[in-house]
Amino acid sequence: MTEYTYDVVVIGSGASGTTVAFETRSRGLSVAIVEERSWGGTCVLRGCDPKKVLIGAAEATNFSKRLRGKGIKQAATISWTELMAFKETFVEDVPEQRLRSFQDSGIETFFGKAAFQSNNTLQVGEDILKAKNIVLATGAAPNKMKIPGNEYIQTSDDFLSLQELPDSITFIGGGYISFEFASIALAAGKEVHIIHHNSKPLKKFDPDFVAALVSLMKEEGVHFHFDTDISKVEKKADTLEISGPNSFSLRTDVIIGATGRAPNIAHLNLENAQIEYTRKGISVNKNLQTVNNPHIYACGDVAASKGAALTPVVSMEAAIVAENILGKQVAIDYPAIPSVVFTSPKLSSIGISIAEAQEQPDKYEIKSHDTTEWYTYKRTNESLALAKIITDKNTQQVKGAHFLSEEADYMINYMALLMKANLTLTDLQTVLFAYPSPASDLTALN
Ligand SMILES: Cc1cc2nc3c(=O)[nH]c(=O)nc-3n(C[C@H](O)[C@H](O)[C@H](O)COP(=O)(O)OP(=O)(O)OC[C@H]3O[C@@H](n4cnc5c(N)ncnc54)[C@H](O)[C@@H]3O)c2cc1C
Ligand SMILES: NC(=O)c1ccc[n+]([C@@H]2O[C@H](COP(=O)([O-])OP(=O)(O)OC[C@H]3O[C@@H](n4cnc5c(N)ncnc54)[C@H](O)[C@@H]3O)[C@@H](O)[C@H]2O)c1
Repeated sequence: MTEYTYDVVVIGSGASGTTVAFETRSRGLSVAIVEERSWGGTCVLRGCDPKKVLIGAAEATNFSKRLRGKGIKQAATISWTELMAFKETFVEDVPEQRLRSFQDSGIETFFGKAAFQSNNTLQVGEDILKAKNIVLATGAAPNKMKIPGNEYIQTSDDFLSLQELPDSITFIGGGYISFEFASIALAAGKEVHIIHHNSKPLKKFDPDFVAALVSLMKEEGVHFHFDTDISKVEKKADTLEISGPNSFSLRTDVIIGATGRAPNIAHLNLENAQIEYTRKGISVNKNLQTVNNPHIYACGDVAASKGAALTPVVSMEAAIVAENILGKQVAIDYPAIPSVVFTSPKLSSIGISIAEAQEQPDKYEIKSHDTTEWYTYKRTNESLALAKIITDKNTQQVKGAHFLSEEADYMINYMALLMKANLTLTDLQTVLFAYPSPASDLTALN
């Protein structure tokens, strides 16, 4: 066994761990990072980035379909093999590049599973790492359903590596992953099912917009099975049979489970460092320190913090952890968090919900706009383009916004800027936006 000593040891090389490691190293501390899978973590290897490449092809296909007979003769079709090869160009070099950039910055790297021996000592294989500060940035992994036949249920990691897209694919869970991946498979012309255990999918988004999205996806061919539990999966010849109560039965080629993700805390031997946790993750205070050990921090998907499991949020948490390790006492203060479901059309939200605004009619005004007939959306022949903006009745400042359209990702980011700067939609009257563009519609949302 070899023993090493550092100012900081980070466990996990995803968006959060990488941020802490680079930030503390660039300010002069001795830093080591430990990773048990490929260097780079979820977002760049198994999440946002590869997914968005597939979404790009779905967008191109859908746009050409919408313009069929309007100047486009034939809609584009997806070649899954070519698309996966293109996606791979974004992923294949990441681990090597990330490892090299750690080493070039003087961050020492350990490959293996880290586990606590005591509150300042970790074991990684044959190595013992002692540290003044330890950062848990171990992320989360897909929940596994506890039903017979769960070995036939694959994960989002598997979907993003499918060498062939089967004719029929079923997603379990009505969250981000099922909706986004269903959109991709639908654009590729496949039979798509989403099974959800209640009648409220995408529950963090505006229910009216979710209902509108579901209707549209249904019209386009997605089979939704709401209020449907499943009790087993069986292999029948070359298909899989999913069954559940009330004679529910469905035959499909591939099943992807997307029923949420659980923090990666097993095998860390947290009890050896008296680190408290719940099923939501490592318990942390506002400075992202663990409860019994101020020098042990947790950030990102593994932390039971108030921040959503989204890349910009985990990176912000990591920056706070780095500042605190460097001697500041910074509490995390989350701004309004924009979020997008990359379906077609996209669904986005920021700030307070419509329900919250409706509970305080004296304080908030809700402006609902059906923008489908606006030039921006007629030109792209979108059948659905909706917006709801919540403003403070006193200040006119934007406090929440919700969009459903192909431009919903851009619109929500404009709202994030407005909200950060405490601007009103009227303030924008004096800004010149290039025309015609979605941004030049902003003032009309007033
Ligand atoms: C399919 C998918 C799509 C997504 N799309 C988006 C999106 O569009 N936009 C968005 O904002 N967010 C998206 N997310 C969420 C986003 O990817 C995560 O919130 C973010 O990547 C979490 O980063 P992290 O650093 O906390 O954890 P991770 O990136 O998961 O990194 C944790 C690392 O720790 C390692 N590890 C775990 N345990 C140990 C151990 N004991 N020893 C050593 N190493 C260990 C793991 O191998 C892993 O590499 C998506 C997620 C998924 C799954
Ligand atoms: N665009 C994005 O930003 C993006 C995309 C993908 C993932 N993510 C992140 O990754 C996380 C994980 O994504 P996800 O889609 O797995 O989780 P999710 O939390 O978005 O959705 C999981 C859904 O599965 C349902 N569910 C739970 N148990 C079930 C069961 N037994 N049967 C049927 N349905 C069940 C839940 O009610 C929930 O609606 C997200 O919460 C998000 O933080 C973000």
